[in-house]
Amino acid sequence: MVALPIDEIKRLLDLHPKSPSIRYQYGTAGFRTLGKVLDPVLFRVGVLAGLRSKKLDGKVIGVMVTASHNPEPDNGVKLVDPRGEMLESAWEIHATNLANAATTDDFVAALEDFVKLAKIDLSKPARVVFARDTRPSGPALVASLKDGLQAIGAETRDGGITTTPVLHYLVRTMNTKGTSASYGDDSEEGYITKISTAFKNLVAGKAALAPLTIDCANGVGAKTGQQFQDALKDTLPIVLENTNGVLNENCGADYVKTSQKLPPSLETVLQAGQRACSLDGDADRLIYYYLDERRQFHMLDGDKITALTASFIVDLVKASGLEQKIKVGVVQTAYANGSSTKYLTERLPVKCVSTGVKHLHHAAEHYDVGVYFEANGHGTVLFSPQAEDTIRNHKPSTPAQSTTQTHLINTIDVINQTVGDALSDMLLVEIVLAHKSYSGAEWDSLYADLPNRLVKVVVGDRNAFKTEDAERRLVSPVGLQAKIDELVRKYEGGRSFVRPSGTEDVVRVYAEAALRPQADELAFRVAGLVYDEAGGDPVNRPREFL
Ligand SMILES: CC(=O)N[C@H]1[C@@H](OP(=O)(O)O)O[C@H](CO)[C@@H](O)[C@@H]1O
Ligand SMILES: [Mg+2]
Repeated sequence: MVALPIDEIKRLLDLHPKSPSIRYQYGTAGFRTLGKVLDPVLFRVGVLAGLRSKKLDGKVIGVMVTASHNPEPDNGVKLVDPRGEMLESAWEIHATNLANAATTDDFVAALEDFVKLAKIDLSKPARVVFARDTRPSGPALVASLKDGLQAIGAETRDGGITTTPVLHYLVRTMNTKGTSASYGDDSEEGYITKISTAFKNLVAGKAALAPLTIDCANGVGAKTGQQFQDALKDTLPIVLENTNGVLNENCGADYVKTSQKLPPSLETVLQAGQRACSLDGDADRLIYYYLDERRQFHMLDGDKITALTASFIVDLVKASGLEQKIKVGVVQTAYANGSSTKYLTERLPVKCVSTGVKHLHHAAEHYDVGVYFEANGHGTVLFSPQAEDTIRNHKPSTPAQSTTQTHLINTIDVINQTVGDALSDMLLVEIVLAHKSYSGAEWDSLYADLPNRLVKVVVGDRNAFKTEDAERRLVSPVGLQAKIDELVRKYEGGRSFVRPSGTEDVVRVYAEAALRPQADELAFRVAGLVYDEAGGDPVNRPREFL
């Protein structure tokens, strides 16, 4: 029996003491808080990543150090499982427990208990690949992570500064290297080459694409964006903006989606009629937009990306003669615009699941081809292994079928199936626009978004809010849902729901209605209800709440 290297763990752990007053939680997006308080967490995550790898027979586990769209002083860390998917949820609680062990002795005791409970064979190897985004707190946090990995004796690979989706790609390719399931070459260059080659194949012979402006949120997407720019050259002229200012400040996908505005820095850059897109801080979210002739801003969010890309894939499947064998389906959350749900439901199977990528990803795995995007622009397309085989081994009956079959195969390669990937998704969008000869306005006209508003309500205890029906209805506080229903009935095209956030200490209120003032009014009335119901102090009641 191999035992834990307790002395080495203790020696290194003592370099990363935990303050007794801070409680950490492994939530929807891993651990996420101010970068300056995360040092002890990174060490412990390093140990846990090593154990996760040992548990899975030495398969490579990923660790990404990022806080995505959060402000620059924040940071975070999340684990990536061997196929490039999020950490199995059953381990989240263990991550939380280890992160909160107060003293060195507590940590060692918690670790020993956990190794027993999870039946981890310590004689197995541990292999971990890690990467970070561009945050200033990143290097020190990675140093702490490395101490944790050293303590548990893991073999490591430093993926450097790169996007979250590249790290997920590295995990998957390292684990499938040399097998029939190989996902590509296990390097950043391999990632760029695989995706850009498929892109070039798909737009070959199409009219030249107009230049595309990318708002990089002053994040790591600027680096990977530059690599695509170099690889794609004239096939897609890319203009990179917001490449080295303050991370996520007045720019990026979250800014655009939340404020429903153009980043101010693009006001002088973007021409009327031109399309552009924004990435978030770690380049796993994508929001498109364009300015019309009157320089009015129009947003093309995750729902519009679903509508565009799902119908493209359906068309290719049909044109290849695979309609009977491959069913395409869509996964959304309650935040999907009601118009998008209507548009998609008329055409495809659509499932609604709880917020959070892992729910969407798992539901999408149930389709032959599952398309999922959160309204905020995080998403991808999954092809089941059987669907991929069917597509690759299909014997086309006509030259036209053969062409579309090749398009489908290239489409599989352009997509990063491990996780939502802003740059890969962006190239998929560009392919569809090229194939359909769509401008931003034509894409936008697939359906008209219902005006909507998202409001945060600060409450004493957000855990008092419990939901059902994929978070579309409240079961607690008792009676509140009935009051919301009564309000919603007064608004044409009205819909509203309330749920506790999984990443912030707030309750979120979403509302939509046929007209803008009504959507706003409904949102602020429901927010007022929630605030009062949760015992909010009348003195501090936000003035916009009705
Ligand atoms: C309304 C909204 O955009 N919610 C986001 C946000 O979750 P909340 O649980 O709503 O805080 O962060 C999640 C992680 O990034 C993302 O998956 C989700 O879509
Ligand atoms: Mg992100």
